[in-house]
Amino acid sequence: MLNVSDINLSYGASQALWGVSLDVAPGTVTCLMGRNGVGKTSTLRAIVGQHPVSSGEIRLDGNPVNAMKPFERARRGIAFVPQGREIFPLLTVRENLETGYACLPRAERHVPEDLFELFPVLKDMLGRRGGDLSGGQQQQLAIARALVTRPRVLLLDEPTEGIQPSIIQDIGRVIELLRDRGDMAILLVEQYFDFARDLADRFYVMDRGEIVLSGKADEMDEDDVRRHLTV
Ligand SMILES: Nc1ncnc2c1ncn2[C@@H]1O[C@H](COP(=O)(O)OP(=O)(O)OP(=O)(O)O)[C@@H](O)[C@H]1O
Repeated sequence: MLNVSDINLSYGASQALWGVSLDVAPGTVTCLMGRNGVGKTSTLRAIVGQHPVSSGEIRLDGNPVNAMKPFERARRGIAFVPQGREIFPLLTVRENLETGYACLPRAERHVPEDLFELFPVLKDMLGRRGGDLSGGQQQQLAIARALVTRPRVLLLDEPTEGIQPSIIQDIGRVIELLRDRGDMAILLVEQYFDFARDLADRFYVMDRGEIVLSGKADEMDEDDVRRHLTV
């Protein structure tokens, strides 16, 4: 569904991605792992269009999206849950969810029925300000906001960062449920190895802007992967 092919990306004179290629299929979780600063977030930025690639191609269902602006990619079904959540602290939970409407046609501007089955905690908090939620609740809100756009590709940037263990479990369950529906392709950037291993169908490991290891999760050599995650 999502194919990234040989992309290079630079910040000014500093090249951050070197020939990165990866594929994310529907009904699967693909984990992108690696230490701080190796280029995981830059890869996601390239996919959503927040930063241009200098070469290479990004395709959704076989169609190139390189020339599309971020909102056009969102309209085509690519949703992004950014690192640090980036919810709007002064808007209510309901208003935060409604920001996801921007890329939807008018007839589809409503919160999907099943959203509160995935995130029951948010239902009781619709009138609360985003900034008053705990970190874990904010992370759930950030994922829910992405789901409001009814994505076909969901990109998550370190959703476990700074989150308490019970909510990490809840988030893991939601990712599994979304995967098991079969029609969504999920790309999960993680440094928390155990979380990634439990969810991943495929994995890619980055180092210094390149993919250095990839494969099916059930064939992964844990020690090899861990070696690329420890400092
Ligand atoms: N806006 C920017 N301007 C200049 N350099 C940047 C910018 N964003 C990232 N970089 C650099 O690009 C490289 C890759 O960063 P990136 O954020 O993609 O890594 P990461 O693997 O996501 O790390 P982290 O786990 O810390 O988020 C790093 O050397 C970083 O310093």
